[in-house]
Amino acid sequence: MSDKDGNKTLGIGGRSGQVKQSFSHGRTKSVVVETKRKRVVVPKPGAAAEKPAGIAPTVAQVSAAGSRRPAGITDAEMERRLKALAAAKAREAEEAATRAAEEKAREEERERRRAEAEAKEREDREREEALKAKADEDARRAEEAQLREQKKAEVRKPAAAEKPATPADQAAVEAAAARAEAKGVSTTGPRKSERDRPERGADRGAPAGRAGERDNRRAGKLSLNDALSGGEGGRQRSLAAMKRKQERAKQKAMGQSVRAEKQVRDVQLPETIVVSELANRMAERAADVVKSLMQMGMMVSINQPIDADTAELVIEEFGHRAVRVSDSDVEQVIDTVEDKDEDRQPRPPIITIMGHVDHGKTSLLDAIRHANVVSGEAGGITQHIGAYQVTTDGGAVLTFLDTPGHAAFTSMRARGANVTDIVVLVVAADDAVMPQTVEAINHAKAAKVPMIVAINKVDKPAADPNKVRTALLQHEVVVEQMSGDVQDVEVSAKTGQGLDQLLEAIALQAEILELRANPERAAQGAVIEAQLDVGRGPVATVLVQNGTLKRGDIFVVGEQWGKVRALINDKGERVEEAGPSVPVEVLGLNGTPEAGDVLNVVETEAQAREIADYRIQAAKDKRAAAGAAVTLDQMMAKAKADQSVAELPVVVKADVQGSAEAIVQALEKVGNDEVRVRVLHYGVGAITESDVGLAEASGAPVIGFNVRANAPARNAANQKGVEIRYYSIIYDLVDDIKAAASGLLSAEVRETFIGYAEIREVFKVTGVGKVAGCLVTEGVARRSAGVRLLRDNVVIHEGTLKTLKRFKDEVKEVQSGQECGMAFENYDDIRPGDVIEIFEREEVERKL
Ligand SMILES: Nc1nc2c(ncn2[C@@H]2O[C@H](COP(=O)(O)OP(=O)(O)OP(=O)(O)O)[C@@H](O)[C@H]2O)c(=O)[nH]1
Repeated sequence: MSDKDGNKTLGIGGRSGQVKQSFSHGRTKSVVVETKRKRVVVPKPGAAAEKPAGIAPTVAQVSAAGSRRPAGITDAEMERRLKALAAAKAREAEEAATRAAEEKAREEERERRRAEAEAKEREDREREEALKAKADEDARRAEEAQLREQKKAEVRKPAAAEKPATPADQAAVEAAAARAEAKGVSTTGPRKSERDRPERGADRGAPAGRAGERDNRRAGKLSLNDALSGGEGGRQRSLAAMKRKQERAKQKAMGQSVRAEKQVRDVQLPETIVVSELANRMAERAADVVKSLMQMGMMVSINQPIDADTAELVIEEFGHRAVRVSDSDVEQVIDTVEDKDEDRQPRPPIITIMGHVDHGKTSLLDAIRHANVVSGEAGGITQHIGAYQVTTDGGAVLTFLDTPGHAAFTSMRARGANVTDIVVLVVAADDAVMPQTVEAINHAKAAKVPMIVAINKVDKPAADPNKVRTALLQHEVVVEQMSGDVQDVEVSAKTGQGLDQLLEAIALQAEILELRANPERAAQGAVIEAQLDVGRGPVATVLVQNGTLKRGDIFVVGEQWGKVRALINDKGERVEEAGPSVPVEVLGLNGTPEAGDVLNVVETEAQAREIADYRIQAAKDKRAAAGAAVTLDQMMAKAKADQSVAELPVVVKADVQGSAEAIVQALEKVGNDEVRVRVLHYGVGAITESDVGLAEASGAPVIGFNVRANAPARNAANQKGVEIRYYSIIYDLVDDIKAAASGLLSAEVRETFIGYAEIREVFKVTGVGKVAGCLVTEGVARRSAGVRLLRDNVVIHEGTLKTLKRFKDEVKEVQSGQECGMAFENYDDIRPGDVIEIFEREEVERKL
């Protein structure tokens, strides 16, 4: 075969001709038409579709070809062939149109179903939203009922799922058609899990055999997924997805209602709370809370505070639990998070030395720290609580609290015991177990603090340590020497004997206790002493219990707050920070706190101020509540008590809080049922004009303990005649106040019986009234004495005599056995046979 002339296409060897074709713009083209001789051309119905359109012969071409028909074919035969060809073409076109129409119908059906599905989904979503929006209980119940309905519907799946079955079936049919058309297109494994499929079959509840249907569905789905890329397959998937979505929505709706029950929150409720904060704590929407309040008839905005009672109703309505907080919420900013075990590091033990007065506490501590404190104390009694750190020869750091020995410091000591890890009980070997020794034992036991007994003054000839050990047994303190578990050490503060053993015993005890604290957190400490220092302002001695207190820290301590201006350690040195178990003087307070107050570092000044303000208010409320007579009964009882008890009011000012408290406690003990000392006010610092003013208003003296009045106060006191007394020893102060209070005691009236007289006759005397003619039967009748008139041994009158006459003379007294005339002052109901009791009264001074 050749291609020499270029104009002719390749021939097949049969007859061929050329047809000239005309196109627009004058273009022409010659087409070679071939006819095959021996082949009957009966085009197959799909042939046209398989051939490119440009190559398919047109009718004209075919006609043209007919004019040069192959030899041996008649016209009729040719026409028949052409007709058959045309018919085949027409049939083909018709089929194509039918297919297109079917396809269109299917597309519409798909559209319709998609719209239906979307509508249903939307409906579900709206229903879900509607359910969510219902906040009240009834609505929730309705929602639950609906959910129950839905659940039931689930159970009755066949009926409920008829609708979704139709599209699925249709999908299968379409899938089959598509497979027929697009045969050979790959199929992949099932996309749905095996678990899902039976469910879907069940859903449809189709009457046909399930297995066959499943196959259909799988086949349809698979081919659709791959061949039509998101057509039928997309729908199929979206149906499943929709189902899952519905399922999720149902679960969500159920979950929501269940959550309301499950996630019941404990809502911390202070006295007042802002609506938005309340919503926060309940984890509810603020708008819902406002709505709920509106339903209660309260028009509030989210920024308004509501009282605790209302808030509690709201909390209950939302199904949560209200937890009323006794302390104000503001306190919650204080970091109370438990430390992790790995953060906690060993800390020195805090040791309190306790014992009876003069058993040698200060001397012992002094011996330990090689300093001399005893000689500097007023009256030889430890007046202030001090805290010191010592390092033993072995390198162990120990923190000692020195508690005062005076009985008046009992409460302080109790507080001391609370911060204490170990108590060293000092008992003088030459003395016995004394009341304060017992007290110390009880405090230590109550605080569950281990004790070490230091038997002191063993250098003294009269020392008998075993006596002490035996005496301690009575108080359930069994020392090691008596086969107990309480360590005991014989020491002498004077000679230093046994001190090392004592320190060893303390270190051992500390080791057993495994004391640890986290130095990395915000500091927390206890005030062991506070005072108003001239020049430095309020100063608090704080024992850091946890964390590290640093310069610049903002803190709140009791009712006071401040920012650490300076930290001074027990050696008087300025330090930058103080870690756990370190006692340190803190400067920078805005007022003097009280011993025992807890110091907490907070983040901001505002927080500190807020907490302090709250505490001041709370304390005021407490005082007011305590002072207020609530019921009439209480009021009457109070009035009665006020009438019957004489009060000695005093104003106390002291140099340190501990002393002030001690004095107040001591003074409160002075008095009895009839008289008592009333401390109008006590405080720390110099006596000021306002103290004098207060004292004047109540007629009270001002007592200064180790403090003096400033000049204006002195002037004011002089002008107003207010007495100011200064003391430096508590004993003296208490004794003086006792004496003064004794002066208030009403003198005791003692009654002495002196005689009896019997009325024999009653006369009427002009100008005098009724006069009784009597016989003194016992003792003596005295004019000045008191008399009682007894009728049948019942007192019917008590008074004095107007006249006592013997014969006609007025006499001072009449002896027993003699007759006399008596007339009562302002009383004349006297009869013969009445008895007159004669008595004298004597007033006796009393003492407290
Ligand atoms: N001989 C002897 N005397 C001692 C010893 N320890 C203390 N004293 C004396 O006992 C007296 C009281 O000692 P303090 O240390 O003041 O006793 P305290 O228990 O601290 O007393 P208060 O501070 O009042 O509670 C002082 O005169 C000491 O010299 C000791 O071991 N031996």
